[in-house]
Amino acid sequence: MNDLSPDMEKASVLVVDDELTMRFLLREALQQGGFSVEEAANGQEALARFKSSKPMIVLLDVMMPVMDGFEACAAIRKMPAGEHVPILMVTGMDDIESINRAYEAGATDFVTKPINWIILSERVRYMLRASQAVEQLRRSEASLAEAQRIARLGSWKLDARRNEFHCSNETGRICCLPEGELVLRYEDFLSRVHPDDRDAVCKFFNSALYHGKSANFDHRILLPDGRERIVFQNVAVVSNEGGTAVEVTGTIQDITERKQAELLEAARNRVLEMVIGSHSLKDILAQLVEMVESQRNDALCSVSLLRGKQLFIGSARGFCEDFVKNMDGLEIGPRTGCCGSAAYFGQPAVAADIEKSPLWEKYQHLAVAHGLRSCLSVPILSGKGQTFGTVALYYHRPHRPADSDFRLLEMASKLAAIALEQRQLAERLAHQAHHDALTGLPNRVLIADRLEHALNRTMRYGGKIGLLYIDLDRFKHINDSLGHHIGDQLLKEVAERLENCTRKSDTLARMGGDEFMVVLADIRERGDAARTAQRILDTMEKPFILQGRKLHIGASIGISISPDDGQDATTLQRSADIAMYHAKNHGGNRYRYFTEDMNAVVIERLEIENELRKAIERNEFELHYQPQYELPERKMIGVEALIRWNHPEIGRLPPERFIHIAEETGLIVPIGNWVLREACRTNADWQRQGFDPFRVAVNVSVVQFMESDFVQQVSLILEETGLEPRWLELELTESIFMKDHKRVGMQLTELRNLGVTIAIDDFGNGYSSMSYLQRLPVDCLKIDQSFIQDLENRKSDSERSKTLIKAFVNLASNLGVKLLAEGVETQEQSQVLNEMGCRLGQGFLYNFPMTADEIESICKKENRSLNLGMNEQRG
Ligand SMILES: Nc1nc2c(ncn2[C@@H]2O[C@H](COP(=O)(O)O[C@H]3[C@@H](O)[C@H](n4cnc5c(=O)[nH]c(N)nc54)O[C@@H]3COP(=O)(O)O)[C@@H](O)[C@H]2O)c(=O)[nH]1
Repeated sequence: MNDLSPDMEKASVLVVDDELTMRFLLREALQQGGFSVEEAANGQEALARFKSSKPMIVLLDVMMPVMDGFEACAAIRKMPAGEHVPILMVTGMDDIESINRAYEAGATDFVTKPINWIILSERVRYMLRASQAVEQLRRSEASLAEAQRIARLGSWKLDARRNEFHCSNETGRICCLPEGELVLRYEDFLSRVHPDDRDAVCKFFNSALYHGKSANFDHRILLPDGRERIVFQNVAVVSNEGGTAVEVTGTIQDITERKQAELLEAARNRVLEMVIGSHSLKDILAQLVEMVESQRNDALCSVSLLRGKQLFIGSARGFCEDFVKNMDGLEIGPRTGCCGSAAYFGQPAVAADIEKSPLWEKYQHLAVAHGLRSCLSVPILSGKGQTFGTVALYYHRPHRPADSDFRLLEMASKLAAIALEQRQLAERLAHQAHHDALTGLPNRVLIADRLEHALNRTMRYGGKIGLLYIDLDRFKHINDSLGHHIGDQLLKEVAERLENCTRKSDTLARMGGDEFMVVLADIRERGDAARTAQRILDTMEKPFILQGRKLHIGASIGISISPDDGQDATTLQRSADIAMYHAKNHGGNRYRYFTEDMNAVVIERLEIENELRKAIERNEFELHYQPQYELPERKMIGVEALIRWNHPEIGRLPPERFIHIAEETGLIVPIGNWVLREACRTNADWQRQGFDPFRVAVNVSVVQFMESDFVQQVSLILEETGLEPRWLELELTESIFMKDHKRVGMQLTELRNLGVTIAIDDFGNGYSSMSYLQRLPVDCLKIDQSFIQDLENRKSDSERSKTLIKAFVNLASNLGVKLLAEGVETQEQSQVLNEMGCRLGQGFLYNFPMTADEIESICKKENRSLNLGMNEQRG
């Protein structure tokens, strides 16, 4: 009793016997042994008692009226709690037949009469303990089986000698083995292994069997319905004491879901890598289809792309060619199969049975003929909701798609959308990289490529190429004065007109700013290029109407022809550029063919540009000064500083040969500052020598004036040289007033505040508005030389000049500014000017520009200095 568990101490025993004495004796013996006892007089009564009091053990007599022990035993086994209850049959001695029948009826054990009363309790206790142990074992087996089911983990044992493969239930389930058949032949197990993996699996098993090697490996199981499972095998070898392998055992785990998730993740990453790696769209979509099909080996996947209202197959590797041909170009709509419908509504479309689906009305014969019985299609949508196409999954059997099918296709459609958006972006970038944003025309990159191709073709097959370099005349002026908005509009309209002058086979490009280029890919003769150029000039003749304004522009066109003017793109472009430059220099609005001698001009220009860069350092510049006089007394009132360049090899260069190059290259800024400094320094020097002070006028280029620190530079130079500001005059041309009015006005006021005076050079030569004169601080107007020269030309010119000069005299007097005539060459001119009231003059009549020393001589001659004598006396 001591080793009875607490439960067992209260254990109840059902004693079933028809003999009262026997029941009495049994009860006495068992109660003494610590059991509680219930009684029944026959089998039927026993069943009722068993049902109501659930005894822990039954002692069952064999021979009883109403229902004997065998029948009662079998009936108890069928009762809910009776399956495992220990049943001890009480039989007669040597009644072997009864003993056998008792076991067949489900008895646990038997005891023979006459009963040994002393050990009966011990026997019952032993049976209860054994039954409890069995129950525990059964429970733990059940929970192990449950754990195996949850983990999808089965176990097995291979008995090689008997060629038996013992499987746990879960192993059977994983391999889809027939229920209950848990001992099979090794070959039967192998037949479940995917044919492609069978050899490898055999190798692992053999190596375990014959070499005692444990191993882990994955392989596929092919299920009877064609699906695949991926399993993880853990094979262990059990060896005897001598180290010989006696048994191979292992576990098998269904890792299909995890593996597929891993495969899906890897495939997804592969697709994304392909997108980033700019693989072709065709390859990316094929990879996408492969990804979906690797997850559903019993289905087919297709990707279709929407163009307009039609779907075109992007990838569909597993489908029959005939099906693809028929579905390619499918018009989308509500009843045009799953894809047509999904693309039409922008929503997933399902046909669980194509034969019965209204979506497939038009095409079901086609699908069914190719064995396609169910379909799920998901639209490919861009981030902005635009439909790019569809991804579809087809099964060969009627099938309602599972949630996982939707999830898989959603993922595929998102990846496809990324790939398609990426391609759109790449196309947009490629277009932007090759086209001008304003006009939409090809840019210099694209035309260079086209020119290269055209040249390669003519190299191989012969022929001529014409290249037109077009630069608009007066565009800069319009852009600066009317603003960039008008400038942009104008360029767009110019681009349109130019497009109308070229053929489809030609390439027209905007090279930047107001420059365009045309490649005439295949011309018969040089004249063809000229004809196109003339068409362009003609089309520019018509005014452009922008915001109610009539604008006139022209074009300067340079033409080069390959192979004559260059056989490579660089030379040909350079030749056209040079020819354009010549057309512009000859007044614009014309075309020029490139000629060899044009090269010389360009080379000279390049040489000058190179030499200019070194000229300041090498001290090659010099200033000459031309006196300005008060007439008719001819009193010197100032000098104009004029730059000269003494090049050691080329000789002396007049400003007209290099100032425009200096302006174009920006070198005018350091050169202009040098002139300012030198002129101020020299004038201060003259004053220090004691001459009566006079102004030095310095020409300031527009480029230099527009520098943000120009005023500061002037102020610094005055301070540095010690010249009082009132003895410096800055000569600006009227073109300055075409620039940013506000800024020019501010700078002029700042200069005036410094004390510097301002003269307008070349006054009257064409810049329309003179209203600036009233608003801006101007001190002197220098009448343009052409008016003075015209005084002696044909009568009509002379009269016109006189009228204008008279008007300038009145204007200057009204504004209260000085008026100076420049370029006075003859006595007659001087006299006329005097008569008309123009009292200040400058020109060859009085002096040519001269060196500082020569000015000094004049000063001395004029005896301008009161202190001169004193200085000389001092010296
Ligand atoms: N930005 C700068 N421009 C400068 C500078 N120095 C000169 N220049 C400009 O170069 C242009 C040509 O100048 P230049 O060859 O020196 O000619 C000047 C005179 O020699 C010439 N002149 C003077 N009198 C007469 C004459 O009676 N007849 C005649 N045919 N020519 C004459 O005129 C030029 C002076 O012109 P202007 O400046 O308009 O007063 C010229 O545009 C210069 O401005 C410089 O340092 N910086």
